[in-house]
Amino acid sequence: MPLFKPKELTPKVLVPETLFPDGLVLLQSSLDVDERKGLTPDELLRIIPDYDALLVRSETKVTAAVLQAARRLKVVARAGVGVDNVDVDEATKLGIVVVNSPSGNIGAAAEHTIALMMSMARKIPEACASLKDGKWERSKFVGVEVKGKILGIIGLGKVGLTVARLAKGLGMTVNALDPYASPAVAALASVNLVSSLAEFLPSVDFLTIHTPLIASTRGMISKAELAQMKPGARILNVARGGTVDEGALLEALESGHLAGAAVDVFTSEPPDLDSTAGKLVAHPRAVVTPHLGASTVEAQENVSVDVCEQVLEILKGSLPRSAVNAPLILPEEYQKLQPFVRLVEKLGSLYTQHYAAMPGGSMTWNTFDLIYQGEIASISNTKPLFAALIKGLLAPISSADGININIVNAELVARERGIFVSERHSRDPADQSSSYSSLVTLVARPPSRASSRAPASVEVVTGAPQGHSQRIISGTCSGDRLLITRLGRFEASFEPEGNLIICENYDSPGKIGVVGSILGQAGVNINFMTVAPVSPNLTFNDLGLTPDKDGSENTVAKGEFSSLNEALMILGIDRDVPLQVTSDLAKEGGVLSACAVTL
Ligand SMILES: NC(=O)c1ccc[n+]([C@@H]2O[C@H](COP(=O)([O-])OP(=O)(O)OC[C@H]3O[C@@H](n4cnc5c(N)ncnc54)[C@H](O)[C@@H]3O)[C@@H](O)[C@H]2O)c1
Ligand SMILES: O=C(O)[C@H](O)COP(=O)(O)O
Repeated sequence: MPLFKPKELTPKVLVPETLFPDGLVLLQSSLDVDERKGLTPDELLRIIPDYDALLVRSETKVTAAVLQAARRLKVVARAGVGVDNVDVDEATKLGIVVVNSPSGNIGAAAEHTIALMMSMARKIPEACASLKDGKWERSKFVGVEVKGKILGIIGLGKVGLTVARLAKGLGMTVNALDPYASPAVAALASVNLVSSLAEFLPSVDFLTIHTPLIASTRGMISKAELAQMKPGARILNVARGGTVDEGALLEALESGHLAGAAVDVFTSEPPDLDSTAGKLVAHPRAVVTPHLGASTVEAQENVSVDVCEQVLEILKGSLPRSAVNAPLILPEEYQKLQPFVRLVEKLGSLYTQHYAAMPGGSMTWNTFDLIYQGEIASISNTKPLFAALIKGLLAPISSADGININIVNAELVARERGIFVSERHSRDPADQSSSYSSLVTLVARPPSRASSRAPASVEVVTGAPQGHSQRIISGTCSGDRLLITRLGRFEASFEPEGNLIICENYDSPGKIGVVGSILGQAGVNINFMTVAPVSPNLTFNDLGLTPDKDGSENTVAKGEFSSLNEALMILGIDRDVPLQVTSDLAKEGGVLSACAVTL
């Protein structure tokens, strides 16, 4: 193994915003980290194809166009909570993982909310500016106390709940609206949950928003809602611009209906000074900050380290802890699954290459059973295996720069391609006649049955056409070593690695010599050769499935070929061979079929 990776092979990370160095140093030892602040959207589009990871905060707009322009991007990491600046749906389609730091800046955002509330209540920004202006205007800046007042919180999530606890400490009564919040958690924090805006808007002295910006929260506080608030109430937004209608808020301040507003976030950042948001910023009773909720040393250290660790995990092929668009899986489970992920991808790839190359083969058998037997069957979260199967099935027929299939987009891709997979678990020993502790079997069902959604276990067996069309591949892992143990009707034993030629032939003397000479003429060296005999009948029990009620159809091969002296010859070769070579092999007497696969 080379000591140094050539520069061009080192994964590249683009950081177009200010991220604390604590996280970046974690990346710098193994990755090429490019800090490029102040990129225009066009510049970002132009350079993104070169990068494997993109690290952003809230300023960079990671649009569908940016994601589509990316050629090798594996991860978009958001050093913070809100991912509304990332087109997560597009990333999912493209198989790009989006991660965030869901808890690194909660305390900072909650403290900033309280700081703004106190500043607004005591008119601190105006008093400060007046004093700096050389004035001494004590009677002009008489404030209100928060103790004994009612705080209304919309969104009792991580930030909202922290704000609630801090406000309770200040002696406030806290009412909250969050249809998805746990009543038990709210009760524990002494927060009264309400069920509608109308129920609490007329009574709150301070209203604070802590929801994400999503369809149901966009414009949630508009003219009608502000009108329901009691005269002299105050409002805060440290969540996202767009949850509160800026025009309606400006009007409520100008009319004197609201006593004050504290705003950290805007629909467009920075706000245009001539826009409504700009006028809001300039209003004397608005306390405003330039999106500073997460801007503390502690929070920035947290989020930077959090997302950089996740980027490292993803680039080395593991799963991150806070993926926004990938299923959650425990690291120890993922670790255990790793060899099987490789195995299942090989099963899928072998399936496509072997059966698509067989005479009469095609990709129309698009309904599969993936059967886990033995120890592997005890793992319930098999999403990485499902994803590996889809990747394996499609990679041999996708263009090199085609879709990057992974745990993020596998389900979507399978749906789009009309591939159905039913995963089955059997805790029975993997194979009674062998010592395998785990066995994974891939069974394809023929197209005539593919449209039917009847129980797969019966269909696989009784519906499979006879003879060459038994499409079954089994494999196992021993440590990191993978082994194919069954290929169609044959009991195999070969490692699914490198270039292989798979020949089905009558097991008669001289076959090896003939094959060797054809390959020799093509300048191909044979690294190893193994012969797989016809397997004894494969029963439902072998697959860990329930037999048919009458037991009459409970074998796959039914021994129909046991009278023929057939075998499978697997040759490990040193290069990919042209189609001509396998066609020449298949023309030889006694060779029934030959195909080349690369695994
Ligand atoms: N200003 C900043 O710098 C800053 C810093 C951190 C977080 N934030 C923002 O604060 C927001 C909240 O962050 P969080 O970490 O608490 O998120 P969270 O996911 O933990 O909480 C959001 C809560 O909103 C609730 N919610 C969703 N839709 C709702 C609706 N229609 N009505 C009422 N409640 C609804 C959810 O049930 C959830 O409890 C996010 O938008 C985040 O981006 C801003
Ligand atoms: O959603 C968040 O985490 C905050 O809005 C912080 O945004 P920032 O990283 O741009 O400060």
